[in-house]
Amino acid sequence: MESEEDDMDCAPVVPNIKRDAPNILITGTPGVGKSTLCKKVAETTGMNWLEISKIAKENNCLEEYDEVYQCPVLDEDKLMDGLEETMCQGGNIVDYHSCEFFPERWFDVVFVLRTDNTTLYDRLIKRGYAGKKLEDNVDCEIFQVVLDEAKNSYKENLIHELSSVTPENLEQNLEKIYLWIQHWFENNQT
Ligand SMILES: Nc1ncnc2c1ncn2[C@@H]1O[C@H](COP(=O)(O)OP(=O)(O)O)[C@@H](O)[C@H]1O
Repeated sequence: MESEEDDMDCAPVVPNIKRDAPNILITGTPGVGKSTLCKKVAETTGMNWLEISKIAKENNCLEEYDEVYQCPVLDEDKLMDGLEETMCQGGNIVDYHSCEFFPERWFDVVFVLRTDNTTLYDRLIKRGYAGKKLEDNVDCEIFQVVLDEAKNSYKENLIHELSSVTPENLEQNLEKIYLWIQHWFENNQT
């Protein structure tokens, strides 16, 4: 739940000022196709692609290394503070495999990419995942952990689940996102 104080961070001094462009969150289990999709959206629209894992690494926002899950643990507060100004400006497409710690007010829409487990398994094997890391990520997708996380963190009407199995899906998803962006600008003209 957001605190009142948290709510004020991005709140304009003059009420009802809106962002000039929307902020989009693309989330889903590792390997579902977030980077592939974000890269294309950024190239086509000029939106600012924020790869959270990369940004965290470049800005020393990683704490210790989780040996069990074989991944670094994020210093979420430091990362959020560093991104606040950029997010307040709008026009960002945020790419991360988790979504519950971002401030809800940052996003105008949330797309959760989904695959079937065989597809995800093959993609993660190709990426070199093995053992518990492989198993846990496939389980994460089977049990729709990221989708549930999104549903618990954002208003239901902001969340769109997108199938990301085939190249045709990619094209369809891009179309949906472009249409959504177009509608946002039509509805938010100053
Ligand atoms: N819609 C799709 N159809 C087929 N392959 C895809 C699709 N989206 C992504 N891929 C492939 O799946 C792999 C993982 O995609 P990636 O974008 O790196 O996932 P993520 O960023 O979610 O970890 C890559 O090899 C990519 O080419």
